[in-house]
Amino acid sequence: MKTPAHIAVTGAAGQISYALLFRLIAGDLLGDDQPIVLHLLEIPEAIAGLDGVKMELIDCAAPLLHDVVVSDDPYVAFENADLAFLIGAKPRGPGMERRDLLRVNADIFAVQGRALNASAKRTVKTLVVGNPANTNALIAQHNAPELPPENFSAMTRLDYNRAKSQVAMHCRCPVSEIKRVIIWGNHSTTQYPDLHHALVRGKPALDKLEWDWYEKDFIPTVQNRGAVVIQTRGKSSAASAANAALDHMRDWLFGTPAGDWTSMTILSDGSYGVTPGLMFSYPVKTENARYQIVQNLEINEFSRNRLQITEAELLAEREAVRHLLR
Ligand SMILES: NC(=O)C1=CN([C@@H]2O[C@H](COP(=O)(O)OP(=O)(O)OC[C@H]3O[C@@H](n4cnc5c(N)ncnc54)[C@H](O)[C@@H]3O)[C@@H](O)[C@H]2O)C=CC1
Ligand SMILES: O=C([O-])CC(=O)C(=O)O
Repeated sequence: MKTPAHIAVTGAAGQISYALLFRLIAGDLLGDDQPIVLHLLEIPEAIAGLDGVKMELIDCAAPLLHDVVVSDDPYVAFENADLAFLIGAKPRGPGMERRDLLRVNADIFAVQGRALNASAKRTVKTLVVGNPANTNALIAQHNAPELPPENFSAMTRLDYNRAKSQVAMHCRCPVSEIKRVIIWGNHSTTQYPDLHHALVRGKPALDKLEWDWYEKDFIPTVQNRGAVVIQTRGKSSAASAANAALDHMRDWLFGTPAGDWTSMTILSDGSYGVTPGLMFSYPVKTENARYQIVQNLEINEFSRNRLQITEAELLAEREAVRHLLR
């Protein structure tokens, strides 16, 4: 029997967590021989609801679930955590941009960064989902100076999955035939979904697609998908976000498939001329639970302009939270 993995989830009574927790205990992330202890964090007002979620988790009689810790104290919830999903934050409503959430949500990630620094395993891998995800991840990382900076990330995997599916639908082929899609930059409307290096059935995607569709349909569709889901469903994406969080962590831990890559928001090391120290979405390959930015991709003027737009937005977000950065 393996030693249990300790998985912390914040905002554990919220809608994304409700779609995530039951998949975690079914083995969808770590496999069906890896026991799990869940560490669930909520604000005091939501603890009663979270107790109900805990009852349901227990009622699954899931062989992998060894224990469930519920707390409103991040120092308790993060104790000994191997993995942390930082989901707890206010979602936007119709008409809002994700950056409008910076004022309400930023403090949460300073507090939780400090708690991770104090309580979690030194190897804890952290995925920030709560919006605005890139800058919240930057805040958490700055407040956890004793943890490896490369173990902090934010989620652009949902954008990446959305992009892949749009191309697959347009080309009428299975998603498995779409490779090397890139999401650059911020998880916001300035993100740049890039198909210049993508392959459809092994051939360059842009040879198969009409440029007009790429520029005028595909790019805005991916950039605005979150808002359109909110408009259509009345609530922000939840099951697809939970699914993307699992995909992100699974690829990080177990590696990207041969011949493909994924997109992760990680600390910029200056690659592709992006300001070092920003949380920026890059194409990455992963192996042995480490990522490496895919290097030496040609960036034409069209792409360079879009990289600069999304970088400028992240620089402005960083200025707005300067007081929370160390
Ligand atoms: N990066 C991405 O691709 C995506 C990000 N999101 C973001 O994820 C976040 C969560 O979304 P939902 O689950 O739909 O929202 P929700 O409102 O259903 O759940 C959020 C939960 O977080 C809890 N919470 C608030 N402050 C907390 C704190 N300090 N500590 C612990 N828990 C706290 C709330 O009580 C609530 O239960 C939102 O910010 C949303 O915008 C949503 C979809 C995709
Ligand atoms: O759009 C939102 O506010 C929720 C989100 O991040 C997404 O669905 O990508």
